[in-house]
Amino acid sequence: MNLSLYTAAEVRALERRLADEGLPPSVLMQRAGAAIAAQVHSQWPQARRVLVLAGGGNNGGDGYVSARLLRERGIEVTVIATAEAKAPEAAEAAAAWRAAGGQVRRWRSQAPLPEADLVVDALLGIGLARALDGDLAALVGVVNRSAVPVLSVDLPSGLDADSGHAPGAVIAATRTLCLLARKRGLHTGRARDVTGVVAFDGLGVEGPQDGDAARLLDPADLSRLLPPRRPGTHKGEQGHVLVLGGDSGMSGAVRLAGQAALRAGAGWVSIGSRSAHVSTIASGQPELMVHGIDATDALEPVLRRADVLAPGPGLGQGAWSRALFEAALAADRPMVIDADALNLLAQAPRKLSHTCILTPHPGEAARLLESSVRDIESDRYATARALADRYACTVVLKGAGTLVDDGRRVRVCPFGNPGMASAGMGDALTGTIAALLAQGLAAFDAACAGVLAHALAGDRAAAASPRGLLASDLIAQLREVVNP
Ligand SMILES: NC(=O)C1=CN([C@@H]2O[C@H](COP(=O)(O)OP(=O)(O)OC[C@H]3O[C@@H](n4cnc5c(N)ncnc54)[C@H](O)[C@@H]3O)[C@@H](O)[C@H]2O)[C@@H](O)CC1
Ligand SMILES: [K+]
Repeated sequence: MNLSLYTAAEVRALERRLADEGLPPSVLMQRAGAAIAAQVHSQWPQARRVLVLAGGGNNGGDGYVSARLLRERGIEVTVIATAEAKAPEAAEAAAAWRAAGGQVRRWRSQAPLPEADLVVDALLGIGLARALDGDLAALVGVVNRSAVPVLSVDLPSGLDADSGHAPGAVIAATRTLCLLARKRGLHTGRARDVTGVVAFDGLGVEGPQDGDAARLLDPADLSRLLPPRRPGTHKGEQGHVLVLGGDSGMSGAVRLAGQAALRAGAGWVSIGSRSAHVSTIASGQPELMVHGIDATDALEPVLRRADVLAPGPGLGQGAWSRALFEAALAADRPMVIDADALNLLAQAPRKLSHTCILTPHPGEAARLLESSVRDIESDRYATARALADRYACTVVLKGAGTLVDDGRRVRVCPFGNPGMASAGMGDALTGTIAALLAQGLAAFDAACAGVLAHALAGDRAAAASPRGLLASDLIAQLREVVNP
């Protein structure tokens, strides 16, 4: 399966190439209309009245073709147009709809929506040029407030195809049928709230080359990246993770990270924390080796034995925290830098090694780039790349639709659930990625496999009940997931 992701510009280049090779846009539009009609039949077999909302571009053209095909199958179809079909193929499709006896109503704001069992949203696709406003935004509001399910064509109208950001009003779809090539913007940021289920139809076209630049993560990646263990292996081969953090009163974070590292298969897991925490952490999970570190000279022998470091969980930002973090950086091991270690790094930015992984949420990313959460969320792809460039390492940008970027490639995780918006989930991710680094995966692979394993474990743990999901519930599922 081709899981590569494309920008609107890349999709347009593909369309030009196909036209040069003798496959004109009008043929693709017929296929698109047929694919939409087929989705309506398979997903809403009971729908008798369908309302098609058509914009003036080719997204609207796809809508007109589907309207005609649905009507031929006996469905009562109403078309509401928000603009005259201007693009040549769209005008042709609108004319064919009228020639077949179909009518086109113009949208008048304040007018109620006609009764329908389903709305087909063909207002705007990859041609979105600015924020939706005025009458169009009012229509989107009416659709979103109605209880009628919505099938969006290519993209929920108003969503930016490249970034997954919605600069203004945006349709909240029940299902989105992406056409021709997978769009980057469907899988991260605002998109996660508005696409509904994302389906894909390649319109019978072999997509652009299955590029390495941008791709969705897939459960099959875990089997590829985590080979079965050699029967004769020993724990030394599975690596030694050292989690550093847990300033006064914050022992929970290091313990969760350590537990996740154990369940993700590290050979040994050590914790370096305030000595006051040693007995609590050790009694909670006897497999953890816990070291009381109140001054950095106590850290030296512990650091020497570790293969991978994970500074940050509950680390704090005081003098003790800074000393631990600087000692970790100086030890020059593969490492996952998380939580307060990211805040310390933001205070003294520097280039890191390619074996390092940063795991910021949007707030930490904003501090690392001296930017705002709003800017970060307006283009998560650009943010992840800017972080990878600035810090010269692999970056995991957390949030809905987590991204992994190493400055050259980006991967997007389509799994995970809203239950994972709770304390401790980030600590579990840090431990998981550190354990995979310790088992010999390269930084980018460890980050991809760790993000995937964490999301899939979260989905297993949440099942249909995300509210109240705990990081410990997720950690309990990790073992199944990392043995694909
Ligand atoms: N060209 C092709 O080969 C194919 C195109 N397809 C469809 O065509 C779509 C792209 O078509 P277009 O390039 O015509 O673009 P769109 O149909 O997405 O939108 C372009 C139109 O929207 C207007 N517009 C942009 N932003 C607006 C805003 N904020 N408010 C109001 N109007 C706005 C533009 O002025 C233009 O008239 C794809 O998403 C897909 O649905 C598919 O049929 C597959 C094949
Ligand atoms: K649309």
